[in-house]
Amino acid sequence: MNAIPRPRLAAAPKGWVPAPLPSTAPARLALLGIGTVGSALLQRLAQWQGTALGERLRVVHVANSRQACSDGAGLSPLAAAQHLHAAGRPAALDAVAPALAGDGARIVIDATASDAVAARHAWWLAQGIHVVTACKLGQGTSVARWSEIRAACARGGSVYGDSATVGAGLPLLRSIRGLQAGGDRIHAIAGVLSGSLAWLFHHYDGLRPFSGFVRAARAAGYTEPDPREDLSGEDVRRKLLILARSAGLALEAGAVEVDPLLPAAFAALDRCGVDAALPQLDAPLRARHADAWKRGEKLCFVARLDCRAEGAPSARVGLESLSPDDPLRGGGGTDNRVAIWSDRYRGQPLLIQGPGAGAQVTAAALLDDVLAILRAAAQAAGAAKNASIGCGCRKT
Ligand SMILES: NC(=O)C1=CN([C@@H]2O[C@H](COP(=O)(O)OP(=O)(O)OC[C@H]3O[C@@H](n4cnc5c(N)ncnc54)[C@H](O)[C@@H]3O)[C@@H](O)[C@H]2O)C=CC1
Ligand SMILES: N[C@@H](CC=O)C(=O)O
Repeated sequence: MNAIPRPRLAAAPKGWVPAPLPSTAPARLALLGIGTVGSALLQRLAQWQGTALGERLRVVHVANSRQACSDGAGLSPLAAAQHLHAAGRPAALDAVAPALAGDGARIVIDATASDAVAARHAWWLAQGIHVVTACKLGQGTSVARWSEIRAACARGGSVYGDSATVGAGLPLLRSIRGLQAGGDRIHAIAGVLSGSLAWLFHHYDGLRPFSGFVRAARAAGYTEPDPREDLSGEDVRRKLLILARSAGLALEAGAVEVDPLLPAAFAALDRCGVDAALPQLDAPLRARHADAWKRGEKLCFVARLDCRAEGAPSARVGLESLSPDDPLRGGGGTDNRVAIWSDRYRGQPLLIQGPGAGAQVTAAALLDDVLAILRAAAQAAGAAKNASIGCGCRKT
């Protein structure tokens, strides 16, 4: 099967003017990870150069797993990767906070899949450094780490931007939080939460080998750096945990029942071994596809959280065969499709659908979170100024 070419970022339309932001000192950004998502983010930033948005954002540090480079005056987004390869020094997470020192909001953007980076989120937040992340290992692993992040935000007065962690920026977390802010309880959530698995099951025809589709999804940048994270259901487990926790449930990872697509033996393989072993998936998936097809059904990898019964909520993740009238079936490409039931959406759920993976949407979601932090900082500064003016009036 041919690999899908990675889409290039289209040029901004002629005459395009970004929405204005209130005036503050430029934010200082440290970008960790310049792979699929990080590179798209740098491209998007490069498009903004010379605009009001670009003026407000200064990339002062970039790093991959091996090298890092910093410049307090700002690195050119397009030249940053080249600069890293030519003049980078060994990457060290201890160097990130000092590199951000200066005026303006300090923001770490995590575009890695690194547990070591996720383990630092709380520390940065507690120092007043905002964290914007595409990586789910901060909020989607243990309850202890999730709680630590929340406590660190409160301690540091900082913001955790997590829009990119579920649905690659689709309005999922925002909708759940919005419903709760409006007094609703979340009753259940069900949906296709993996962009790569959605893409796989939208394209898999039961004729060509499933393993070839997995390689194509990896080449397109939809899978995790290690596609086992997707095929094992772990990535979807993390997303379901993030959704559940945003709905106020301190669900432990072990409370989610996961039915993986991968045999357990894959866990012991190295990256090359994984690729060679992928054809082991072909026969079982051909059989499951044929079985579903006979009944007019479609295979989808679904996550379900249900809080409606008495007692502990039930949470599970796995491959399901969906009938034609199932609300979770539908969409195309990398589409995620998620149904949310709450006090106001009891019978018919709120349905949210759209691309759930891909470099451009994920990078855009990260930068949306960055800009939201800037707007909040500017509003806070404005409110403080008004308060001091008001105070002065009372004194005179
Ligand atoms: N690819 C996608 O469609 C989406 C990805 N994400 C998340 O975005 C993150 C990045 O994904 P990709 O860009 O696809 O992965 P990638 O493998 O293309 O890039 C990862 C980058 O992180 C760097 N890295 C690893 N450890 C590091 C460390 N300690 N310090 C600095 N850099 C480090 C690597 O060198 C590489 O540059 C993952 O957490 C993924 O779950 C989220 C939504 C969608
Ligand atoms: N590998 C993930 C990427 C986005 O989170 C997925 O397939 O959804």
